[in-house]
Amino acid sequence: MNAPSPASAIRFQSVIKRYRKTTAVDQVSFDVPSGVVFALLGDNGAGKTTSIKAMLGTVRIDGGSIRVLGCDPVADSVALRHRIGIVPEQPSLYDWMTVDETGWFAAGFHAEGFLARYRESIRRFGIAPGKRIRELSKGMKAKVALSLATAHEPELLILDEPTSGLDPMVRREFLESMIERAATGQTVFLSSHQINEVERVADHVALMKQGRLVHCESLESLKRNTRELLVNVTDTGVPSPLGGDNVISANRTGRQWRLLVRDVTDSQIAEIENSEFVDRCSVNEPSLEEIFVGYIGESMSTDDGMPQPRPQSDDQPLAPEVSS
Ligand SMILES: Nc1ncnc2c1ncn2[C@@H]1O[C@H](COP(=O)(O)OP(=O)(O)OP(=O)(O)O)[C@@H](O)[C@H]1O
Repeated sequence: MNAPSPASAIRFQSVIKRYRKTTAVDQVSFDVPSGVVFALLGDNGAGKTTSIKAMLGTVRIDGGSIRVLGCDPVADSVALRHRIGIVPEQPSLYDWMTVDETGWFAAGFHAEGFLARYRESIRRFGIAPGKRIRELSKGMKAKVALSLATAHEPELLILDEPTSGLDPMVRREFLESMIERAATGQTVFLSSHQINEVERVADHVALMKQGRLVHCESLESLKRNTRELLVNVTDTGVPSPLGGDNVISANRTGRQWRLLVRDVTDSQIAEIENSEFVDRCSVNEPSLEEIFVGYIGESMSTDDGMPQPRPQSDDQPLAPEVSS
């Protein structure tokens, strides 16, 4: 019998993983709530694959703790294998097998019903079951890998860069199927460096940079609470019109300040607009990519991994610092 799913499908607490001199995962903590699509974003080398390997128990961590579906990924790896589906960055399939033989082979490791569900998935993807794996395109192989990862109806599906190298149509198909999965209560954890495409499917997003967790939040709250302020000031010497913890990033081009801010109230915006050094202030909704560029571009790592506001100019802000 499977244990009941805990509220957190995955829990990282101060996880550290070092490879010789490289700290690939550096004090990372996050919770993946059950039943959501959770996207871990970051550039090459950010530590995404290492985090996935750690949650699968295929690398041993050097510090902290990990729970996956309430279990220890190393001690409970066999039990977890039946509750998790994995689509690795480069699926390892036997080239000489046919698509159907691949499913038949994998079915040997799983409970009854696996092969029927695998065949149904392959049929829906429109892949010929008699084709050999070596004859498949990259997109078709990815679909076979997804069919294998889901035919045992796992509670948690983990995908490492699932759309890398796929054409736009297949990428869309793949990501949309993740939303369907989450709608049935399955938890989907995926890593990606494609912020834009993840924006359409993820409920929660986490951002890593050089092993550190820069930010983690539900997409809805991130987008609701973050704003871009474009402030035209009277002179190029006028400092940032806002400072404090609410400023994610501040950049000046000529007489215009571009501020990425959080939790800023209407009265704070009115205060900026009414400043004698401000000509005009407009408020926009930034894209997820713009928000993350703000966090990554301006962030300074601190002990808790959170970014510090760091205006590019050394000038003091015009308006008083904003408290939340
Ligand atoms: N087996 C290993 N031995 C030594 N260093 C490693 C090993 N695996 C990863 N690293 C290093 O750890 C860091 C994180 O790598 P990781 O593969 O986790 O990043 P990633 O975010 O998945 O990158 P990508 O998007 O390129 O797959 C990198 O600096 C990488 O060089």
